[in-house]
Amino acid sequence: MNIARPLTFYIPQHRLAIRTLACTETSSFQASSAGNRLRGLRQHFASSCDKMAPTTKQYDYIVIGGGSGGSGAARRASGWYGAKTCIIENGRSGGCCVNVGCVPKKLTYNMAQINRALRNGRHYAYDIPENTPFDFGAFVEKRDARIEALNGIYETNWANEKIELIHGKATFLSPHEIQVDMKDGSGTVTLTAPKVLIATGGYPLKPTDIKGAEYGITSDDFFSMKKLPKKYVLVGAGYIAVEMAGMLNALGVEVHMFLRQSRFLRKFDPMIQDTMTKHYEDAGVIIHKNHPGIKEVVQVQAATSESDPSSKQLKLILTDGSEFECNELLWAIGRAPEIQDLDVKRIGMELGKKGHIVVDEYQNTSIPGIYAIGDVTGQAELTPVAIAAGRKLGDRLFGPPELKDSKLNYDRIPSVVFSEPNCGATGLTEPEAIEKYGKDQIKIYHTKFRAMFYDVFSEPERSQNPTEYKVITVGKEEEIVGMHLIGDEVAEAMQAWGVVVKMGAKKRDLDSCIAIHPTSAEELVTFK
Ligand SMILES: Cc1cc2nc3c(=O)[nH]c(=O)nc-3n(C[C@H](O)[C@H](O)[C@H](O)COP(=O)(O)OP(=O)(O)OC[C@H]3O[C@@H](n4cnc5c(N)ncnc54)[C@H](O)[C@@H]3O)c2cc1C
Ligand SMILES: NC(=O)C1=CN([C@@H]2O[C@H](COP(=O)(O)OP(=O)(O)OC[C@H]3O[C@@H](n4cnc5c(N)ncnc54)[C@H](OP(=O)(O)O)[C@@H]3O)[C@@H](O)[C@H]2O)C=CC1
Ligand SMILES: N[C@@H](CCC(=O)N[C@@H](CSSC[C@H](NC(=O)CC[C@H](N)C(=O)O)C(=O)NCC(=O)O)C(=O)NCC(=O)O)C(=O)O
Repeated sequence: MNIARPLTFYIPQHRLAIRTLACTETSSFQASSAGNRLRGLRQHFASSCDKMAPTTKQYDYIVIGGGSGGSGAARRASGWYGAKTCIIENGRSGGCCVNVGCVPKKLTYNMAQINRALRNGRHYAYDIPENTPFDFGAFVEKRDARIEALNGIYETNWANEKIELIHGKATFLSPHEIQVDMKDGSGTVTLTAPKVLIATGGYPLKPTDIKGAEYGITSDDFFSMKKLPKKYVLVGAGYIAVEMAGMLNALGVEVHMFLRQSRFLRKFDPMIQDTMTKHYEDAGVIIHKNHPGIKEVVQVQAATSESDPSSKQLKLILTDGSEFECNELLWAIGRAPEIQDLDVKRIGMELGKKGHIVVDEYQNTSIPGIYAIGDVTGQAELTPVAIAAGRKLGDRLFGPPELKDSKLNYDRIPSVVFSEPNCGATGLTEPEAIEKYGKDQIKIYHTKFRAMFYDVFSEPERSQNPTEYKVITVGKEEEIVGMHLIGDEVAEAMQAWGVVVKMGAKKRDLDSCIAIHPTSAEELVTFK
């Protein structure tokens, strides 16, 4: 007979209630008389101690967080070097990028682009109805199915590379002892390893000083929307606000951006700030510049369901006393490091002023044997950065001797904004270059033109879709220290330009390459 139910033993001296797993051996229970029964019970208890979920498991490498960084790091350590590795993941495998970041964003961007192309078709004499109908809810279902598949792909990848996935919430008991509160409610397990990596990412901020701020949403909630609302307010001025505003606008939503200043993307070059803000206004996004701010958010009517904000009614009381009504309010005001559950204070870990985990150039934290990568360090909050940092760390910790000094070089990291149109950058902005080298040492190459695609457009769209490039060079050799691009398909082109700038190309290298005509990118090798 199998004892199918779990048995619980209480061991006073350990103050532990240890759940034993279902045991299959029953002989130690049945065969003995009373005296033997006790022996049998002791034997059974001893043997079941071996079989119960071990309260402490040991690894070479514990990775906290199964997002881009944690996955990249664990796969390098285990898949390449055979380190006994586990990933502790409290949410869905793949982390922010797969579940509420890059993947759902890019798929939604692609859908919005199709709608934009349909609208543009009439300039190329397509007889396409003004508002071609689409089923946003059906699209969301397809998108969510892909994400679910990705969750599985990640877990399959990890299993194939002998990485143990432990679903639960990790907390430090001591520098190399992690307690996991198991997601299946089966209690806790304790893991130990000489090397522990923190890759717990970040979370989107909501204001704490605005009454009713909780009635607004963040990018994490954005993707649960299955029905487009009529009127959408976005507060914030970075990547997320600009990407989401562009997508919603392309999908026919009335979009309002509340900016604290007069431009968005203010961490980018002034050219991108100026041209993109103007382009968004020309494309119909209503930008409230130097906005007085929101004093209170009143929920006039709750949404009938989380996925349908079209029924939601919010009234925004602004600091100047005026009021503004909308269906949805998205806070896109930045992200903070996800360290709450880790209890890193218990182990005395050094944190930056915004709570990011402080690391050196080798991703070492202030505690020996504990490392951190990705958004939780705030170094450069991008998926490929998290992955690359994790891979380099794996090379250094578990790779061959020649890789013992591996570390990620954070200079000249390219990135793009999936805006309308795209914009992308690598290296220094013009103000940064002037600050670093002095105005007299730098040379700016700039061009702004209408891409041929728009030549057959009628006004005003014909002149509203700028393509604009800026290349910043320094010194006599004219090394390229910054490249800033605006235009359709810049997101795809930027990878190659990122390599060009990363390898230290000079202006003469651009001039030496024959142009590809007719393309927009040819303007980068034919600067006057
Ligand atoms: C809307 C949006 C769009 C984006 N678009 C892009 C883009 O186009 N390109 C790009 O490069 N980047 C993009 N990013 C940024 C990118 O998603 C992040 O830089 C990247 O996911 C960071 O990876 P990470 O491994 O540091 O953290 P994450 O991917 O966030 O992974 C951290 C994981 O740790 C888990 N975790 C946290 N605490 C614990 C704990 N105590 N115990 C167990 N598990 C825990 C979390 O559940 C999570 O799964 C976007 C971000 C957002 C929000
Ligand atoms: N395509 C990509 O690669 C993407 C990357 N990401 C990553 O995720 C990170 C987070 O993105 P995001 O959330 O947009 O954050 P960002 O930090 O990029 O931008 C947030 C902006 O909102 C404004 N802001 C800050 N606080 C407030 C406030 N209280 N009220 C109003 N506005 C405020 C600030 O601009 P200002 O000072 O001008 O007001 C700030 O720059 C990005 O930095 C990027 O690394 C995210 C999406 C896409
Ligand atoms: N990058 C191409 C392919 C798309 C792609 O890379 N999709 C990923 C999800 S993107 S979001 C997930 C993200 N993947 C990547 O960023 C892959 C980038 C490049 N292939 C690399 O290996 O570095 C990540 O977190 N990686 C951590 C890890 O792989 O351990 C995927 O399908 N992955 C399934 C698989 O890899 O089999 C594109 O954008 O079209």
